[in-house]
Amino acid sequence: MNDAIIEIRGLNKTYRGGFQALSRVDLQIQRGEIFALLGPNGAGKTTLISVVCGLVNPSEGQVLVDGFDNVADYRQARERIGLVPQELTNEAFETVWNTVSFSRGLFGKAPNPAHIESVLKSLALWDKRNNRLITLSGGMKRRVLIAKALSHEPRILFLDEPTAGVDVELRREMWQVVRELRDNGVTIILTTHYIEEAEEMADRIGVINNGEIVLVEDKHALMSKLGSKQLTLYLNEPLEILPSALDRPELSLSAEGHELVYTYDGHQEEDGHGIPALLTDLEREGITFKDLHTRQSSLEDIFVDLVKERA
Ligand SMILES: Nc1ncnc2c1ncn2[C@@H]1O[C@H](COP(=O)(O)OP(=O)(O)OP(=O)(O)O)[C@@H](O)[C@H]1O
Repeated sequence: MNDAIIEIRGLNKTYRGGFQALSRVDLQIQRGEIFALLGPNGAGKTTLISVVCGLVNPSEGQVLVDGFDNVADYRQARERIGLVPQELTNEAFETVWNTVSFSRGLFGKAPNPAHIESVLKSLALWDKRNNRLITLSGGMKRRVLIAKALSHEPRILFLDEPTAGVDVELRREMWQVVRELRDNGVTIILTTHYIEEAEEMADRIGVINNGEIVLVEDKHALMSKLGSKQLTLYLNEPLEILPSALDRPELSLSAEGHELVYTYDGHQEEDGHGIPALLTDLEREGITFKDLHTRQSSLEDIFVDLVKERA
C-alpha cells in the first residue's frame, strides 16, 4: 500500500562553505506511521527535517507534504507539520496556556480554546495551564514543546531527538504520548540515536549515514533479516577441538573449550542444519552440557554493523 503523506525526491543539500550534508535522499513517509530516522552524530538528520519543514533550502530535489510542494505551496505544506525541536527554547515567564495559544496564532489560525484544552489535557498539562514555564520540570517543558507543535492541528509531527538527555522514566512517558498521538491519526517522524527508542516505537526505520539514506525497512523485517541469534552451551567436559562430525561454520569453541557457541539466523533450519540437528550430533558424539543461554542481536548490533560497513 502506498499512501505517502511525505514524498522526498532526489534531495541534495550542500551548505555554504561546500559541506554536503544530504546526498540523493529519496524517502516516503506513509500516512499514520511512526518512522524513526536513525543515524550517528552529524549524519544529516536535523538537516533533513529542516528541509522538509521548509527551514533550510535544499540545493536540489523536491519535497511534497500531503501533495503540496514545500517551496511552491509553502503555507499549505507547513501548516500540516508540527515540529518539536531538539533544543528547549521556552519563553520562561509565559504561562503554558499563553505560549501554546500563541503558537497556534503564528500559523494564522483562528483561536480555538477547545483544541488547546484537549491538547493540554492529552499531554497531562491541564493542571499546569496557568503556570509560568520557569516553574515546570524538564519533562513538563518538553511536553509544552509538543503542545506548541500540536497547537495548529498538524497531521504530521516531527520530533527531533525527543528524549535526548531525558531519564528512563520520562522517556517511557514520552513514548506513551507519541503512541497516543499516532493512535489519533498523527503521522510521526522522530530522529534518535537511541536505538532502544527506535526498537520500541517505530513501525519503520530509516538509517542515515554521511547524508545518505542507507536503509529503509519495516522494523520487524529488519530485525529478522539482519538479526542473528546465538546459542551458548556450557559443556560438562571441556573439548580441545571440535569433532569433525560437528564441523560447521556456525559453531565455535570458546572459554578454553568449556563453551560451544552456535550463531544462527534461521536459514540453517531451512537447510536442515538447525538446532535439532546440532543436538542430535552432540548426543551422538557423547557431548553433554549443564546449561545453555540464548541471545538475539538487537537493533543496536545491526545498526553498528551497518554504519561500520559503510564507514
Ligand atoms: N548551517 C550549517 N552550515 C554548515 N554545515 C552545517 C550546517 N548545519 C549542519 N551542518 C553540517 O551538516 C552535517 C549534518 O548535520 P545535522 O545537524 O543534520 O546532523 P544530525 O544527524 O542531526 O546530527 P546530531 O545527531 O549530532 O544532531 C554536519 O556535519 C554538520 O556539521
